[in-house]
Amino acid sequence: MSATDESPMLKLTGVNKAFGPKKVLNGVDLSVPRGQSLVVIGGSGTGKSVMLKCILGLLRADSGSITVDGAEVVGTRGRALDEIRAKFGMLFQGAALFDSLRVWENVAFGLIQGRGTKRADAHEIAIDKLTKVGLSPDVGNLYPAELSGGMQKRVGLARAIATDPEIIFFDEPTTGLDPIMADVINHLIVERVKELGATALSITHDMGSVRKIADRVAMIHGGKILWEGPVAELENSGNPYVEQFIHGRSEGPIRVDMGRK
Ligand SMILES: Nc1ncnc2c1ncn2[C@@H]1O[C@H](COP(=O)(O)OP(=O)(O)OP(=O)(O)O)[C@@H](O)[C@H]1O
Repeated sequence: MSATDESPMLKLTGVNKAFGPKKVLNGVDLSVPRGQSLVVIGGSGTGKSVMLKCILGLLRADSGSITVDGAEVVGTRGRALDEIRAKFGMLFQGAALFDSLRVWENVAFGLIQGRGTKRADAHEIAIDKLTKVGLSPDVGNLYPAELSGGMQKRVGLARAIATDPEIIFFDEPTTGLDPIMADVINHLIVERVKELGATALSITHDMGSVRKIADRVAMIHGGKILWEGPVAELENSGNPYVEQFIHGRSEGPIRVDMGRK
């Protein structure tokens, strides 16, 4: 391992990304210590998903540095990128399950495809992970379309932890869930991440999720991280952008696009 235990698991330095003339990320600096859970908040269209895609290597940052456990993602391709990605687990917005695969096959996908785990062994692991997210083994034989949204999120979480990843990314993990189910999912996220000792990076607008799953919070606005601190300091950040955002006020320094032409 190239990195030491004190070095951050994930570090972004001066990350820029533009689409044509539109600058979306404008020097993002962010660091997630090992074993910590950092949640990035920010309004719609502020670049949270673009930042996540740059980390995952799904989009290429124009410049800057993104290191995962000391390994540089920016400019890395092919097998070297796959090796970095093998450390990742990911819970996508809307769970993003494969409709044509049974639930257990969805959970086992990364094990069978990515790690070459034997089907029978992968099945056993998948059933164990399903139990860990509160689903009974018989759910493993169903298809995603037969499940409620909350159950699909659980399956997505089981898939995210299937390979016992060192880093887990959560993209709007509670979108589309009622507040009680959202709380259940947040609780499961905390439990499973802690059990793995994993480092977590999440993006969300759900303040309930932030308060439940974050050790630290960072706010992105104007393509930059404009505040970062422990979740306990969120209420007293002294930053007018953060205050406006967390209290959901239309008045403040964040200009709300009302969709007028
Ligand atoms: N592939 C792309 N090509 C061009 N523009 C893009 C592309 N992907 C994202 N953008 C633009 O980048 C900006 C940031 O988008 P992004 O999806 O990262 O926002 P977000 O903060 O995740 O928003 P939300 O919370 O609504 O999901 C938007 O203006 C979007 O239109």
